[in-house]
Amino acid sequence: MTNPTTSQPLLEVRGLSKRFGGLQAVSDLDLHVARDEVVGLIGPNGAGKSTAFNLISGTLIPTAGRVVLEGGDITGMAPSAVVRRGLARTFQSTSVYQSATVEQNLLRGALSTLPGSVWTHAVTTRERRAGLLRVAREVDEILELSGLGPYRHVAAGGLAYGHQKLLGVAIGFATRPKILLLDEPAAGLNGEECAELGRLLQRLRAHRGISVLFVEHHMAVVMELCHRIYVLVQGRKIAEGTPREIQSDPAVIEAYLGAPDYAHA
Ligand SMILES: Nc1ncnc2c1ncn2[C@@H]1O[C@H](COP(=O)(O)OP(=O)(O)OP(=O)(O)O)[C@@H](O)[C@H]1O
Repeated sequence: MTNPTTSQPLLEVRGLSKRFGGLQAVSDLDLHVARDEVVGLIGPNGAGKSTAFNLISGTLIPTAGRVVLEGGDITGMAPSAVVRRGLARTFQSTSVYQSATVEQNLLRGALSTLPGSVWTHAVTTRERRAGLLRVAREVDEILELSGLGPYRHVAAGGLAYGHQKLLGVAIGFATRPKILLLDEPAAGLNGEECAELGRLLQRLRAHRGISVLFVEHHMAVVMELCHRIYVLVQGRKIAEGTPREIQSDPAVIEAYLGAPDYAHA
């Protein structure tokens, strides 16, 4: 992937911590993502990666620390408010509405870009129509970009698993994010589906220059797509660097990449 155009952080996480009872799930985490940058967050099971995502996206309130998006503090904001600020996320399991069609699922994401006032008398019928028309165009564009166009009227639950995962990414993209957080987008995908996911992320970034932060166990995908990688172990960051640096870091090899259950290369 080409390098991001600027090093000005879009997302900055400072001293982020989360304690569940006696368990320190995330400990004093600092990370940043620049505009147009693709960053990976990796580590063994239970390292705190999903918890970090939940803290950043507003699903969980941190015990300590700050999350700053474009210079504005979004720590502890409700997920819907965080989405409106430009940070969207997907979940480990596919988070599509199974009985809704592909188009309806995308509309769900795209409608969140309209101000709440669009449904009230504060806006004119003409303004409301214009907003809804823009949303419909957006959905058409994403159907085209994601390659899901032929499945527009298919119930999401009827899609192959790989397509459901792509739809999850596309729903996140439909919220017009500045940064998209993807939780294990390649989990359960075969080689060709992983390649398709990579191509989709390339297209989305080329189209609108968004940043991506993703958690992934599939190392081939991580090493190919990321500009930089952070490694978490037991809630603590143990390394950060380029894919090449991470792959040859002795601490990372010992704690994760060289572990016996590591079988994702
Ligand atoms: N809501 C919760 N209540 C209590 N403990 C939790 C909660 N959520 C996560 N944990 C614990 O926090 C630790 C970090 O979990 P987390 O799911 O963030 O790890 P992870 O790196 O995403 O793991 P995986 O790769 O398996 O998804 C684990 O020990 C987990 O059991």
